[in-house]
Amino acid sequence: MNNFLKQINNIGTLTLSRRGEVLYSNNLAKKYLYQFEVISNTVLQGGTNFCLNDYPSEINSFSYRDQYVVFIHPMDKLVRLQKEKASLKEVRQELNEVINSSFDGIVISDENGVIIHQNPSYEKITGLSVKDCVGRSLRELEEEGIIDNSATLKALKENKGVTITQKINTGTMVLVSAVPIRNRHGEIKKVVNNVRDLTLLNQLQQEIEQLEKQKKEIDKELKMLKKQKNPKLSIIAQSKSMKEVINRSLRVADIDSSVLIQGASGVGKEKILELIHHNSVRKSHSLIRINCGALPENLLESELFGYESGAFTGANKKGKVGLLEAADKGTVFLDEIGEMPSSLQVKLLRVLQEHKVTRIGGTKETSINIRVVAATHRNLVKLIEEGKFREDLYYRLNVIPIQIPSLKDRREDIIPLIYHFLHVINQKYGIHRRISPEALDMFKYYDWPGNVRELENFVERISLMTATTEIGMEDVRKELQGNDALQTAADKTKIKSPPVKPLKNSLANYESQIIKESLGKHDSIRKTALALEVDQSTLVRKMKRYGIEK
Ligand SMILES: Nc1ncnc2c1ncn2[C@@H]1O[C@H](COP(=O)(O)OP(=O)(O)OP(=O)(O)O)[C@@H](O)[C@H]1O
Repeated sequence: MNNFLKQINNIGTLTLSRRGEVLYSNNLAKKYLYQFEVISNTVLQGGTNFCLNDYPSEINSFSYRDQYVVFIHPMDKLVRLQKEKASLKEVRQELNEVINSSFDGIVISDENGVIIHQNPSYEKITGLSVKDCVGRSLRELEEEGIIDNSATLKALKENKGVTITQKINTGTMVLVSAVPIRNRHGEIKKVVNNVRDLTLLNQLQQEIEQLEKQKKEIDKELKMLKKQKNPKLSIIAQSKSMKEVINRSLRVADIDSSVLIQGASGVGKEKILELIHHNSVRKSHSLIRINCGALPENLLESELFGYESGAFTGANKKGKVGLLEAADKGTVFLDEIGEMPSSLQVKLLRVLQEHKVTRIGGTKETSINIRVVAATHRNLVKLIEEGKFREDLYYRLNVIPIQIPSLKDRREDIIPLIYHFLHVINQKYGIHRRISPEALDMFKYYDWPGNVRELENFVERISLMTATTEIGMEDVRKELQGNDALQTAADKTKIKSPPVKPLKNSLANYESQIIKESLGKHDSIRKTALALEVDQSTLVRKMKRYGIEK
């Protein structure tokens, strides 16, 4: 028996006499001999556990002939191993949680390129489910065309980390970074792939570019508004064409050349004149306005050029300074220039060429320094052809032409203008009118032949005629009576019929319903995308938008 026991050397072994004396002990058991009494008492009392050096140990014994054969298993090692195993399990669980909650797709494969784990984000991004991938070799996935090339295989082949773009057969483009994990001998044991949706990245990139573009435009507008300085001058310009008009006006404000502003009545020609003057070096000097169509020829002449005392009957005895002279160092606005009588056109041309003015009845020339801005709603080229306007004067005035489009050709300005006028009117009359979205809609369809002035007057009238805070469709319709064209425009908005569901919403509801139904019929996003004949990424995006979960 002792010969047999001698062969056991990985656990403590000893034999005891029936009285408890040690007859034999191997090297491991000898370690415990100083605790011999504890051991023999435990054995004699038929116990199994005792404590050695504060570590629990286990005793197994059996009696053989007149001896006890005792095996001692120190449990310290066991406990340590159990503890290590438990903490390893915990670490592994935590690691899994981290991997599974990553926004990026993560795929782990072994040293042979066989996928052993993938996180849920990977399926969301690519549409490839755990069933499609885990346990399968990446070589197979490549051969079956599920992916066009594998970052893992490349990393294994090149024995280093790699980053590639990869196309999934669902149509999604991904960016994959494969990082090898090595053992202590430097051999690759696993490859961890980090997967990002390039379609989404591209989309984000585009969104960023779009935002940057918008920011630039806003900066430009801010700059422009800052330049406008005087809040009373605030010009509403949402449309591209009106923004161009304003930019052009600001650019030429400081140049002293003549400006000819053209556009239909009420488009805002005078607004642009004010913008130019108040942004020019002449802003601290006079801005003198003359309506060439409002006065008879003689009166207009004396207003423009002035007269000496006794120049004509009824004239002021002291004589009079003409507006051109009074505007020295400032700006002269010649409104309705197309209406200027021919004789005055010649006189004006001289003033513009020689920068000198002679009063009626006088002989003395006075030098003047003026900048001329002219405006007309008429077609001057046509007037020239008809012999009603001098060509040379036209070229003198038209050094910088500015054409303001009619309101119907820049409908994007209508709503911002309404808000602007509402604000001005609310302040002016101390009221708090606002306008309902449906009522706003009605304004968009009308052509506003009287342009901004007509819109401004309409908003003022309706604000004052409406008794409630909110101006609704009914109020607009009441005010429209008698205005057939505006009424027709209002009818276009179908204000009398029950509210029509917005097409956009209806389509979205329909689309979301189809996606839900299809997801119910297929067990993965990839298959649903295939069935719906859309890209995987498109489907995932739409699911996110409609808050649908698989
Ligand atoms: N872009 C705008 N932003 C704010 N208000 C505007 C704008 N355009 C025009 N208005 C307002 O509309 C009204 C008409 O504008 P304005 O007198 O400048 O037009 P006009 O083209 O000179 O007209 P007309 O040819 O009849 O002289 C004014 O009260 C003006 O303040």
